[in-house]
Amino acid sequence: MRFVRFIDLAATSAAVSATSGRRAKVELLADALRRLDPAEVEPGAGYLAGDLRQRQTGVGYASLRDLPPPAAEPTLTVAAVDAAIEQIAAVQGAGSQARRRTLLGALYSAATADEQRLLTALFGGELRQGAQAGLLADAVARAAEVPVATVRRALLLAGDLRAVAVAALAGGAAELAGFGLRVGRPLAPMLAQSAPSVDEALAATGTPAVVDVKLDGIRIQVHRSGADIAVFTRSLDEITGRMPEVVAAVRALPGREMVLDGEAIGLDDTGRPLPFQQTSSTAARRTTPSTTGGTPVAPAVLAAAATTGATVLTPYFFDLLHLDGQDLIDLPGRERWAALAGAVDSSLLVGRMEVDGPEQAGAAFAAAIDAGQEGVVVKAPDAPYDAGRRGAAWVKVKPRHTLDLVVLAVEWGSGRREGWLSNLHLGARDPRSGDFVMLGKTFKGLTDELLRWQTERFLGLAVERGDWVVRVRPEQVVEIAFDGVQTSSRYPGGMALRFARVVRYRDDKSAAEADTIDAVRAIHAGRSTG
Ligand SMILES: Nc1ncnc2c1ncn2[C@@H]1O[C@H](COP(=O)(O)OP(=O)(O)OP(=O)(O)O)[C@@H](O)[C@H]1O
Repeated sequence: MRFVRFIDLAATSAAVSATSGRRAKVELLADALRRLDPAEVEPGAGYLAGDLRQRQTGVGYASLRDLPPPAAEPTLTVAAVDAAIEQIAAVQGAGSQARRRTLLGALYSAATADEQRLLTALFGGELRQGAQAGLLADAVARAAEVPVATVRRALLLAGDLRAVAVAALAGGAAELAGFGLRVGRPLAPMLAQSAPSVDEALAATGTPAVVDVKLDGIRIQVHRSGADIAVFTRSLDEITGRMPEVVAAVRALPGREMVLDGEAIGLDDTGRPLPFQQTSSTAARRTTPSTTGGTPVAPAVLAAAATTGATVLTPYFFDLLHLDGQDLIDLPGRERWAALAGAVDSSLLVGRMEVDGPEQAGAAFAAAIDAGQEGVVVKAPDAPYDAGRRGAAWVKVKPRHTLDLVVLAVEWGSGRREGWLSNLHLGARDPRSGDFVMLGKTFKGLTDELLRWQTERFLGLAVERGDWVVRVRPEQVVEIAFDGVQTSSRYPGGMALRFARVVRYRDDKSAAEADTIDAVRAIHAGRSTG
């Protein structure tokens, strides 16, 4: 064995930061990878990606202060650094802080100034960025002489760059091909594109298609291996301890090994979905430490929830990625669904309809919205599970919210819109007082023609002509599209529209027919689709 000096990795790391071209960076990293002894690839690839193999070291910023002065000569190998960090991470129990500091002191006193800098960056997580991991994936491909796509696929499945580097450098493409999904280790979930209508979604997926209800809850990837169950989020964080209902539901299934993809959501007494905020705050309030495995926490928390009336989070699954030793991700969606339907109780399946055209798809969309759901996800039935990708095989469609609001004031435009009345102040009617409650402003969606028209119109309605804002009689109704209603302290109603844009002026409606603040509150509470 010929271990690589830690100083060489410190030099590579510094050189990569100082180089601007991506290819040059990849080349530097590939060179460093090639020189690592097989036993050092795991920690070494991690250092190059800015990551420690030991996830928890117990070393915080405070313990990195006032450490010994650097050594004059480099003597550390990558293997020695890894062994020292392993020892530090293993410290436990009484007096652990002092013991950790002693070990840390010994490591730092053996390190040169450059090496100390890299160590501190690694302990502090300063180098841990997606970009760095992306560069290293390319460098692994280069060093191992395998296609980048092969490395990336293994990475999506394994989620662990160090393991992929080890396999690629030891056995090349053949070794990487054996990289299946591993139960217990999360993989990047497949994502959806979005379309403004089901018709456009179908144009992307093709027909026939399936239309899933889109639940506005928390994405869950559930891994079960015997009695061990782990739940991961969309960003691959483990939240097992916060999802006792999900654990209980999956534990009751007959399969031994499985990886399920779905959504957890709170429901009201009638079985309709609760607003997302309620689902997410329910999960956030549960601080139960995450546990992988058969703990009795589930029934206890469930019983407590039942007696206190607290929200229960119900899982619904839409995909099955692994079942009893077989990876399913490369199978067509309809085969994965058939396997899912055979593996879980039908009450745990997301609502799905097969459609052969726009008419059926439109009906499925309307039914989902009627049931209080957020929208639908239209899926191509033959597509594989594209981990980590946002392909055209899944397309989400949400209803467009629109409201007819009243213009309360307009701001003079600047730049290209100088001289035109541009930014509209929008209000909803308060049916009790007859006043209008401001909800936001927008100049989006206004064409030049509309700007001309509205300048004349609002000067005619002006009651107060400021240099900046012109207040108007609240008479002009405008149809506004928006993405949602959020809580806001900026406006008197405590709510603001997200991404408001003008659809058209409604000359056929009077201000008395404009939408009310109650309608806006209902959308805010997630009870209506506007
Ligand atoms: N039946 C379903 N099939 C796939 N995804 C679904 C389904 N129901 C709900 N979802 C959720 O919808 C999400 C995508 O839509 P949404 O716009 O709500 O999420 P986002 O966080 O804005 O975007 P994204 O997750 O696509 O980056 C998925 O990540 C998943 O959590």
